[in-house]
Amino acid sequence: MTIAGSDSGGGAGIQADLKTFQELGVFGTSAITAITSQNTLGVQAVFPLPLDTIASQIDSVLSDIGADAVKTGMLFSADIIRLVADKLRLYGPQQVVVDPVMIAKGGAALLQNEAIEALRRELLPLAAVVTPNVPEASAILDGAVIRSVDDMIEAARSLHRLGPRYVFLKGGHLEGEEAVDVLFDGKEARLFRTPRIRTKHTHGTGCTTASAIAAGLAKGLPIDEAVALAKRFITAAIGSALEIGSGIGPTHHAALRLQQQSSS
Ligand SMILES: Nc1ncnc2c1ncn2[C@@H]1O[C@H](COP(=O)(O)OP(=O)(O)O)[C@@H](O)[C@H]1O
Ligand SMILES: Cc1ncc(COP(=O)(O)O)c(N)n1
Repeated sequence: MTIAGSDSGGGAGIQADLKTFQELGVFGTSAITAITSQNTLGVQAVFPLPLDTIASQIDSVLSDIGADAVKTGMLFSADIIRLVADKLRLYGPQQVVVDPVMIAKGGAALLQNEAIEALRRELLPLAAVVTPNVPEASAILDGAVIRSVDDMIEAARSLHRLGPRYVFLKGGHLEGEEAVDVLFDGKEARLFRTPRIRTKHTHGTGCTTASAIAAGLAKGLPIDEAVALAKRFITAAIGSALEIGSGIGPTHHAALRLQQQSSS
């Protein structure tokens, strides 16, 4: 299940999550927290949904269908975060992947500033995995400076103290020949490295990565295998990113499957 915002442009949010679930062979369900009018040029408008509308969708799905994993994305306000945390406590899904979405690639705010405290206190302790990018990790840690892989490991250690079982800190925003991510389990940091792909078309990379991790966990994979799968999935998707629109294009969610089909 994904609890997230709708991206009309189809590259991020609920749309990216459901495409990723489908590609990885798990059945996707959703609760929409906000509707965004969005394209490759940016976010034109954000319409948060009323709390009872969000609650009702979550109740419908979790009271009947259940979920082997729940992924949260854009939650927008402290009130929505509190509601989602209450529902997660009520239904108690085993695998909760929290993608602490804050700012769209074009700079639009997808989480209100005052909501960061609710994210820290209410949601992170419920997370099996939290998946911040570098600016999100820095914001959660009150402006911690993260400029290197060593800084990322230190930040992952601090984030782990806020309660998630695992921290997956993504390094796409750092410079360098490689895109390096850190998985921290409370004791050891494991690095996931791939060559950096030269493209500006990375709209939806965070949503897609977190959903791929959730799909892996839903299938019963251990965390390091779920993360390795997600890294393969997002690397293929970025490598075949789509030049649609005139701004930052989306990644190609079918890329890994198409590569596997053509090599078999
Ligand atoms: N140019 C790139 N080439 C290869 N991998 C990338 C690139 N940019 C991001 N990634 C990978 O995509 C995933 C999402 O990364 P990141 O950009 O850090 O997060 P977000 O999309 O949340 O801003 C991570 O696994 C990261 O390493
Ligand atoms: C509805 C919605 N949710 C999340 C993102 C972040 O996208 P990204 O994965 O590129 O950080 C977005 N642009 N829109």
